[in-house]
Amino acid sequence: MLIVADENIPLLDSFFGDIGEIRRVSGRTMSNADVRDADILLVRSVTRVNRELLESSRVRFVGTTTIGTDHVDLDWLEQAGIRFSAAPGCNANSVAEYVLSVLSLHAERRGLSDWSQLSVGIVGVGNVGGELAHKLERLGFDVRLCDPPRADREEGDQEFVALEEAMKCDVVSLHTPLTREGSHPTFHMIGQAELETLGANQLLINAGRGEVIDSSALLARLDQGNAPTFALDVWEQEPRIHPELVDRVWLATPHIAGYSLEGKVQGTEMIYQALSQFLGLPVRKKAGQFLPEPALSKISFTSSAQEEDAIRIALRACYDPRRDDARLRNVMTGSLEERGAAFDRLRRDYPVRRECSSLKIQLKGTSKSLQDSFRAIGFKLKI
Ligand SMILES: NC(=O)c1ccc[n+]([C@@H]2O[C@H](COP(=O)([O-])OP(=O)(O)OC[C@H]3O[C@@H](n4cnc5c(N)ncnc54)[C@H](O)[C@@H]3O)[C@@H](O)[C@H]2O)c1
Ligand SMILES: O=C(O)[C@H](O)[C@H](O)COP(=O)(O)O
Repeated sequence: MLIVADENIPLLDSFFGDIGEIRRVSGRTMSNADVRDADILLVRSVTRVNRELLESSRVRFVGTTTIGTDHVDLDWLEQAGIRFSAAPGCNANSVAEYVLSVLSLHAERRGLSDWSQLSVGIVGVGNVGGELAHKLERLGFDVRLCDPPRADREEGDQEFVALEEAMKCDVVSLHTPLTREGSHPTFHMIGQAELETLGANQLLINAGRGEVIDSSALLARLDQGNAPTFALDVWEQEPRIHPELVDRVWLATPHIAGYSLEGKVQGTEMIYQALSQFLGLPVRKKAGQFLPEPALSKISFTSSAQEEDAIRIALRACYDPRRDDARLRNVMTGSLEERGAAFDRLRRDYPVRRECSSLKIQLKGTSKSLQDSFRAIGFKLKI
């Protein structure tokens, strides 16, 4: 059995080595010729999976080690009788931790002594938005949820607000998929009109898909007085992103919000499980067995620790988006092609980043409220 896989999927040999022969190819340039004789295709978000790629190939199963599926023509795969599997939720916690770290930086920048004073509007309350809401609510933030498709389905007892309401929060965080059809398409959902409603004290975060914000409208908004602050992890036309936008936003990162090691390995594990089920093979491997010891394993705080400082220190010890921001800004030179290649390189060579659950926090004589906050974020505690 031949498995053609994006060369940047981690642990290909460990998970798939005994299922078939693995041919590694570049996900960005993968072509019909690369996959024609394959039985199984494993991709990431950078490969367009459609008729053009797969017609007259032997492929029977396509797996994407990602949450998003907007790069895949799901209708065509179904018509062609090709089984498809994605990795829902695999890196949801990683994205939630990215947002928490951005919030802690934003609160500090605004001189707030208590970050939970910020109200947060979450747009798109699925795996990522839901995980983020859960953490923020436990941390005492005022959270407003916006998810029209879920509101239409009148699910559960959650209360949803309209986009206009969510956009009134101090921070608005976008976690929708990219959709162009249906009752609530997200393509350019945030355009000139929506951007006009945001004021100078507000922060808009996009860690969903770049095309959810109209970049031209965003650039125009940045030209006006009273512009809000922006933290963008995703961009229109990746990898050839707009350098002026990078220059003008507060935090610019190269689509790595979901790039914790745990998130990546879980993505591979979920596709391994789906493929094993498809082939009728036993599931013997688990993501946990491939996670190495973290480089930083423990931090201690004593009773002198100030709550906000302790949270900041621990969060940023795990993940500080300013490092990714600096790396992206450093490579925004040269031609469009050179910048695009550099954007992809930053993602390919991404340093190991561990989630908060990998860090044990030792607390001596600290308050109950600090302990609760650490637990809400996802740290392991040793009291
Ligand atoms: N930056 C990153 O590294 C990164 C990592 C993971 C996922 N993502 C992106 O984030 C998206 C969300 O991930 P998820 O796991 O939460 O997906 P999900 O499918 O679990 O949830 C998406 C939610 O968005 C809602 N939604 C759809 N259209 C909407 C609209 N017009 N307005 C408001 N809500 C709407 C859906 O009803 C759903 O509840 C993914 O599709 C992917 O594109 C990015
Ligand atoms: O959809 C997702 O899961 C994320 O956007 C993911 O982080 C994309 O990563 P990539 O497939 O580009 O490595």
